[in-house]
Amino acid sequence: MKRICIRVLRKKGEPVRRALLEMDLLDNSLRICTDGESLCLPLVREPHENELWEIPGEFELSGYDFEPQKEQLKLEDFLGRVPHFEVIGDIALIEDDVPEPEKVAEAIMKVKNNVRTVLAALGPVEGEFRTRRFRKIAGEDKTSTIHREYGCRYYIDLEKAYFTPRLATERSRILAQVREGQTVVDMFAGVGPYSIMIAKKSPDIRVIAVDKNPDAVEFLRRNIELNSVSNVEAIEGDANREAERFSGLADHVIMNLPHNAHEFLDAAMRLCAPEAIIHYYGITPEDDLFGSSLELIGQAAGRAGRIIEVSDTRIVRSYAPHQLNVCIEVKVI
Ligand SMILES: C[S@@+](CC[C@H](N)C(=O)[O-])C[C@H]1O[C@@H](n2cnc3c(N)ncnc32)[C@H](O)[C@@H]1O
Repeated sequence: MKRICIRVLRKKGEPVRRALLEMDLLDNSLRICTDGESLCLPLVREPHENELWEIPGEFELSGYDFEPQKEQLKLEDFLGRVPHFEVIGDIALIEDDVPEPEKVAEAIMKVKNNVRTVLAALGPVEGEFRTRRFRKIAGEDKTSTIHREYGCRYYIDLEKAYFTPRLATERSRILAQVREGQTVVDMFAGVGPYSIMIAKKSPDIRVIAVDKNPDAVEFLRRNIELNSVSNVEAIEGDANREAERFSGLADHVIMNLPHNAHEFLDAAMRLCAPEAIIHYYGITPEDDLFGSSLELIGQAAGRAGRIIEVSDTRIVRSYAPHQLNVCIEVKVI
């Protein structure tokens, strides 16, 4: 099976293999091969530019025709089905209503070499700080970990602050729109996944990251250090109030508080420099994906004496039956 791979000198292969495993980039369904002096490590996808910096030593990206693994352990072999779960750092999350959670957890730990803990969510994300409670099903008793995403690392405590890996692609899409010299205000920054990834793109980008949850901001500050970025200002506070200080400065305003973002639209408008882009996230019903939200954004623009041009509307992911997580992007003139 032809696949993109990392080619590295055999004697330098092990640290590279470990790094790829941690980044969830190594394709475990294929056999690692030797080709002369080199080791070819199969990848699940093309690495992001930031991820390439995380791979130690010298290597090259190339292609190779791989053999499948002979005796690859699969969840189906243990369970007869593939349960829904996600992995954050070395923690796997399953839903609390999964049948036979202990059996599922045991199977995940056997198949996923990097998982040390399996937690079940005790309910949905809730409250002002958008946090969840968990119970441990298997492994170490912990809710904190370090998660890697597109070459950045994040300290996270899943019970203390919001984080989801499901927005990784979305974050990289916003990243592509930010240019050197611009200022970004991340109004609901959490532990910093948008802010830090954007800041890492260039030291000439200024990022102002606000969150009301003191624990999230503590993690955000640790993550700024962990990723060695010096162009993120971490601010603990209410986004409506903090926006006053940065009037007219932002070229991009990120509003990732999907249930309540509309309550912060006047502040977002105040933040906007001419031609700034607001990236507005909402949870909307499938029969009114963008219309009502666009009306609210338009009304806020009117109150601020501004005009908007819609640059993009898209579905980010499904959220609940008949409800979708959407992103609306408008240019504020
Ligand atoms: C859905 S989370 C998004 C976090 C982050 N952007 C991410 O993608 O992981 C929303 C965040 O908004 C924060 N928040 C809620 N109300 C706020 C407010 N009035 N001002 C600033 N932050 C707020 C919460 O603490 C939470 O961290």
